[in-house]
Amino acid sequence: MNAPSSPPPNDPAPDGRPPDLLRDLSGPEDLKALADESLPALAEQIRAHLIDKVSAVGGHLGPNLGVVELTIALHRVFSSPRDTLLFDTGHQAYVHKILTGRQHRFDSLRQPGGLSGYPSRAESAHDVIENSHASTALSYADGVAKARALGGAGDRAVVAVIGDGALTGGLALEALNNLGSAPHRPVVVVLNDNTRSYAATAGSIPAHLAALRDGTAGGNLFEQLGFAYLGPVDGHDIGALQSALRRARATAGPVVVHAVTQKGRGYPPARADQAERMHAVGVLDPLTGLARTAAGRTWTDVFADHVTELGARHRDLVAITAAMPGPTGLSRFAARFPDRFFDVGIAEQHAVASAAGLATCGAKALVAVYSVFLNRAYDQVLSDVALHRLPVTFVLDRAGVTGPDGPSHHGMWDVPLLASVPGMRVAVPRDAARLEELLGEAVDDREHPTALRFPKAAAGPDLVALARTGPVDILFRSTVHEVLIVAVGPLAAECLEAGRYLADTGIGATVADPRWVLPVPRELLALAARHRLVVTVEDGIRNGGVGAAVARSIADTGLHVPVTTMGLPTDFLAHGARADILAAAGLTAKGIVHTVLCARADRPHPRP
Ligand SMILES: Cc1ncc(C[n+]2csc(CCOP(=O)(O)OP(=O)(O)O)c2C)c(N)n1
Ligand SMILES: CC(=O)[C@@H](O)[C@H](O)COP(=O)(O)O
Ligand SMILES: [Mg+2]
Repeated sequence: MNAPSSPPPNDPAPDGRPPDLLRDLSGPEDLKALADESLPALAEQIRAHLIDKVSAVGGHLGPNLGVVELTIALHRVFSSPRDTLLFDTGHQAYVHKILTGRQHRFDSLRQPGGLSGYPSRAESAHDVIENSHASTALSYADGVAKARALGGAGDRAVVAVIGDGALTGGLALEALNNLGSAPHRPVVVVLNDNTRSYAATAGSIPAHLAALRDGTAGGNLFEQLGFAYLGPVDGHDIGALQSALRRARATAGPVVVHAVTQKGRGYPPARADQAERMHAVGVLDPLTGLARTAAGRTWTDVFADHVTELGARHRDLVAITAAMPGPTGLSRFAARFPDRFFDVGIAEQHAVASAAGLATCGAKALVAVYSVFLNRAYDQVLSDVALHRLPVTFVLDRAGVTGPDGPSHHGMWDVPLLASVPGMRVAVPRDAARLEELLGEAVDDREHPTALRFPKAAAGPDLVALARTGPVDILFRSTVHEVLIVAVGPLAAECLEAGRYLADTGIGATVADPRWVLPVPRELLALAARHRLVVTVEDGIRNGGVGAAVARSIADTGLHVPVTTMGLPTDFLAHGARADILAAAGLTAKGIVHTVLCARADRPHPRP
């Protein structure tokens, strides 16, 4: 018999080096074939792989370093995909991907056409939840368990991994309420308790978890809700984890396994990162953990500086975050005004309703949240803030195309949602100077709910206006009024380049930035009336966006000026580089010129 091409899984290589346990690991069955004694070496190799690959392309390093042993144990005790493994938020599923045969694809992580940073059904039958929004996994588990029971497949396990942060989201508590009410329906909830979201997880739930960890809890929330409780378990002890998970698998009804882990485990630079334990990183030097490229002054930086200044000027300004003080730029405000800062946990609905409560008492409440996460709190914006005409300000970071985080992270739905809210005023700054100006105007507005949006990008150079009419800035104009280009926010730079090009070719162009895009300023309509064609350009979906509002307002005023709207398709856009995705949607100077020329010639222009 020929010598095996590589040593059996558990034997050292001929030269005595530990075997490369990752190379040939094609899926959970190979993992189950490994001897327990090999598992620490496997964990070490997975950590090295994570550090090597994620430092090269960026991604969620800290969360995944914290779930290496947990994910190994999960795939050894349960049999995915026959058993269903659900990951809440999904940013901590890299180890799951490594153990399900995708370890060789990590060079393409979050790259165009490459491995998604979240579970992906197109990638693997082992993946279920693609949505990167927190606190949904327990609800999926509830649904899957019900379907299993109805379909007679009750013997297949349903396992949901949820972080301590995601557990502070209302949806998770709604699911616990349902799961715990079905003593006959087995669901395994694996609580990955690393005590952190980005920063330390806020609220009373983490305090209860701490009491459960140190044995000082007077009662057990999970048991009170109808769950068996197994824990606390050392989330880095594979043997203890396997034993607890086997007990959970054998439990007839709902059960919580409370695993205690460390975010950033095994990588000193991540452990030293006191702020966020390298929750989400860019390209790093793997040895030092230092960023390889300087990000430049981002929109978030501009907001962070100015909101802190406004906090000093307005003693009634209160800032609220949903577990993201750092990423939304509120850390400085929090440090300077701790009494006027609130981290509510991953609870956007509560953040907005609480802001409404603050505003009813005269506070100027400001909610800073990623654009796409405001989707979750739409009803609170509509029925708690706007219905009562409360002057809450929403600052929407990561608005428009974000890029590497993929379809459930692009902040492309905020304008249509906010356009449907009576009394809501929406501003889209084109540069840092306008962000400061508009943020000041929003904080000064005590009559209306207001919102500002800006992208995940470096804030470009200030674009000085030639003139201002009402809220509308004229950035460029030819002597002839033919085409009005309505520039929304940071795309003003592309619009300016397009306007100048058109003028150079003899087509009279005006480039205007409304600054306050909703309601549509009447000064913009007056400007439109003096042109023969209006083209609107925005980093958001066209359906219901700024362009749609401009077109409707023009029609409502009886003007007969054709409007062409440019923006994003109503679609889920795959992950990639922000610039590439915008270009694919035609949102470049070249794309704008092309659209104008086609519209002038009344030629259909292919839309993305
Ligand atoms: C609804 C929603 N709000 C905010 C976020 C941003 N976010 C991503 S991960 C994270 C923290 C998650 O903490 P936890 O659930 O404890 O997972 P860990 O990273 O600690 O493993 C947050 C707030 C999100 N994904 N979804
Ligand atoms: C998983 C999640 O929602 C966040 O961690 C998000 O990925 C961070 O996005 P930024 O990197 O744009 O801050
Ligand atoms: Mg956590």
